Amino acid sequence: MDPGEPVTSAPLADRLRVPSGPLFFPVTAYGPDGSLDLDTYRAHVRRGVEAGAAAVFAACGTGEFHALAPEEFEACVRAAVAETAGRVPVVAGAGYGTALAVRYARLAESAGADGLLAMPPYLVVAAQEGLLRHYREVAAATALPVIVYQRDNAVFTPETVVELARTEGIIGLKDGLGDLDLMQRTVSAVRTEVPGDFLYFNGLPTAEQTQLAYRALGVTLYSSAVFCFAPEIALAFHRALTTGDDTTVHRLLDGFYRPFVELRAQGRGYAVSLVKAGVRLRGLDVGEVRPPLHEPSEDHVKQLAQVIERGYALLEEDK
Ligand SMILES: O=C([O-])C(=O)C[C@H](O)[C@@H](O)C(=O)[O-]
Repeated sequence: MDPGEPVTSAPLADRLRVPSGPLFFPVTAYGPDGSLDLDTYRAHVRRGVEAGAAAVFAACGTGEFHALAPEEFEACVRAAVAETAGRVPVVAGAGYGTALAVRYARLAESAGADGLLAMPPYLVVAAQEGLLRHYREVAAATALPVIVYQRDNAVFTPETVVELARTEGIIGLKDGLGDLDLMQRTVSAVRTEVPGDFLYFNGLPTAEQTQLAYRALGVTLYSSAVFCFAPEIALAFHRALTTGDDTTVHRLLDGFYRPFVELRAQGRGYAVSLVKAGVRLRGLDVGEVRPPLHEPSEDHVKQLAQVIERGYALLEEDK
């Protein structure tokens, strides 16, 4: 992004509705001793914004929200806000039980974030009534707009999403579940019951892989972790998708995203640790993932390097 580009204070939903580039979910950088490395984190965020990210989702799933102490979380959000300097919005993760989610929301607010991605509540599998109450209490406790993240133990009926969409401060749903029938019924129910501009995000791991299907349901927004280590590929995909260039979309899906997703399926937690390995391979030492995640095997990192190389070769073919 051009540093001279104007800063906007438009509401978050307006800034996200038709993004000019991928939604960037940066990894969190640690030094060799495992402590937070804010300088490297800032460099990672800076490179992403300069490469054309339309928003920064700091300390979310890819950013190891689960592994950060509250003060580290606040420092990351503050660093992302400073690096973006208003050019693109910063959305911060918030999670655990209601009391802690509210605390994270307030930390994010004081650090200058523009919005929140509300993670599933910690540990318990709750009924719809309790889930609804949890997200309503989080939204009521902050002035920041909230995007609710559906995955794992936070799966909503269409009726619950209708209630979420009616809740002051809740602006969207990010889906990390991948149940297309449920998603279609959800989009349809909200369209019927709460006419307006509720936002939907495809938030599956490596969301580009499923974005053609999600787009057909009316879900035009998607998150990108690939943007962390291969911004040019993620941008080319985003551009091809928004301009209807199906040839490029298919070429990138077949030659890059499918092999990447197949490699990602080789290890638990690779949706994060392989992305982090990718950032290191591309020259920025963001350190290793924190437990309980683990590093990909040497062989998998070698294969990742080949997948990245092939992906970049596809971009050359396009020229
Ligand atoms: O919270 C997160 O970091 C995500 O779930 C987003 C990721 O970007 C995911 O969609 C991906 O792997 O592309």
